[in-house]
Amino acid sequence: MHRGFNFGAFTDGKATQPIPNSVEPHEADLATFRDSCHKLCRKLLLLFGIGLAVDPPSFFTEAHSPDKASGSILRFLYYPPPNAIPSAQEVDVRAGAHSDYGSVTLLFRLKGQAGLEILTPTDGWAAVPVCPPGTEKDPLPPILVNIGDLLSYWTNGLLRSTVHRVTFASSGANKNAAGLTDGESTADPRYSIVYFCHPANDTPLTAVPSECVHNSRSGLATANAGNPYAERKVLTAEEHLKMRLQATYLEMYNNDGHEQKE
Ligand SMILES: O=C(O)CCC(=O)C(=O)O
Ligand SMILES: [Fe+2]
Repeated sequence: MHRGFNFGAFTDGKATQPIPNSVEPHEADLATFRDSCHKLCRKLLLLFGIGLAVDPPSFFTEAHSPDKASGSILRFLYYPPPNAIPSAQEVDVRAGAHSDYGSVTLLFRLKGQAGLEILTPTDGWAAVPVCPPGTEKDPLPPILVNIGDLLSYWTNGLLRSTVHRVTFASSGANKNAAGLTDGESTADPRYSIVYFCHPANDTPLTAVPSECVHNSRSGLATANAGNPYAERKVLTAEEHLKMRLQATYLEMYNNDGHEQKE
């Protein structure tokens, strides 16, 4: 239902993997963009550290050194228009329900391109407009930030990962009669860019030095209900990612490849 290209680490403005010819002229820009994304994530992680009264507040930021190997990925996504998919139905899903694996995700969308939905606490789907009320006149839409499973796990469920999906159109909250947010459409191809930020691979996911996080331990069972990947099971960031990837590939195999995960 969609195609994507993942960019891993860049060194000195060069990708450390083969990249398509068409993007080669933009290699240095991509490296700069990936760096900017990582920097922004580290700033957000500092704010989370402050907000959760972590001591030191830079606890999460320090775990995301840009100089160390990590599972961080920059992904370019293309979703074909419905008329390119003979079987596409109104309620068809362009990307299956999932939560992201890492600590924080940055999502860049284009104005007018509908589709993203979030699972609500009452198990319904709500549209996530590209331009939320008040931002319609901004030259560029805001960057959407998702909490990932790793950060949910690390904070004992205090910060919760969000389950989301991409559809053509469906009934649900915040939508007009066509099943869309006003001013948005799913008739055209859809393009998005995602930055999945992960801590350095060797980061031990030890107790977060914060009273708030410590005290939320009792709420863990409910906080992570329905999301087995956010449960406390593993030790390092790399192990956490491997566990998710393994589960995904087994699930894809069992589902005959119909479920799309990160
Ligand atoms: O394309 C989008 O809007 C969302 C993509 C996404 O959730 C993902 O790749 O994990
Ligand atoms: Fe996602």
